Amino acid sequence: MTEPSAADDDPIIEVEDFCFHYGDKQVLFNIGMTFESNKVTALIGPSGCGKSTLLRNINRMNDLIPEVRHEGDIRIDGASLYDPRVEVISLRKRVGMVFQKYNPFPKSIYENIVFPLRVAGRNSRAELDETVERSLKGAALWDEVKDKLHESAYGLSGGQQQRLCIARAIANRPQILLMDEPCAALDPIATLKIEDLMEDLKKDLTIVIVTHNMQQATRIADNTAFMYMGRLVEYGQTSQIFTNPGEKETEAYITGRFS
Ligand SMILES: Nc1ncnc2c1ncn2[C@@H]1O[C@H](COP(=O)(O)OP(=O)(O)OP(=O)(O)O)[C@@H](O)[C@H]1O
Repeated sequence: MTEPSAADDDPIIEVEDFCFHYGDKQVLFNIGMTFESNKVTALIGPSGCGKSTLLRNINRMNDLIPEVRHEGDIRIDGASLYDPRVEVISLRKRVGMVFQKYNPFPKSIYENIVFPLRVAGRNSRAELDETVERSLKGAALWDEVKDKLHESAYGLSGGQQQRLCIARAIANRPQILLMDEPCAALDPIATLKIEDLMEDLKKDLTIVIVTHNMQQATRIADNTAFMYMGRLVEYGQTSQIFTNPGEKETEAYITGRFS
């Protein structure tokens, strides 16, 4: 097996010899990879290979699950996520997350976005207004909702609700956005809107996305990592992975011989 290559000399995220266990079950094995800033990196591989587990470790979401443990390290800008001085709440502000099933709060569009600011005690009307407009523009939703900011988020279409969740995730200006199959519940038009949006978003942040959709990976990802049974099999530029894979498992997966 060829050693999966590091993507960058000056990466924003470094995963080093990372292993992860749910109780007695080990699901990630010695993952070593880096993620380039201001790029989209796709994690692909068959169901259960550990993509979401790896993604959720980048903002320590897995800490919420009992009886998990890890070995190895993940660093952002050179600093370990597991340094005891790291506050998980501030880590999650720097590393936002969007899920497969869009999950707006049962509140207005406006309140969905300002909710984290209100929780932090920031109630200045000017700051809240600025955050709502900037985040909705960043998520390419402003023009569609600017006249109904105080209506329920549940009145939006599925694609709009997902873009609202993206707006909420970028409200704190994160450095990194983790996306776990963000288009899985959306129709093709809404999917293309989110894909266009990612192209814009990566000017300001780094995106890591889990996707089962091979066409999507080729459309949006600069780099692609293929995982299989908890291991990183191959990692490189998306064009190389899809046109000239170095490993037979990668080739079998991208040509649809197993899923
Ligand atoms: N909370 C959990 N407790 C125990 N095992 C889990 C938990 N979450 C995931 N697993 C197991 O870890 C392994 C990796 O799951 P994970 O969801 O990371 O894979 P995946 O590649 O993202 O799969 P999919 O594409 O189906 O979402 C699987 O065997 C899964 O059953």
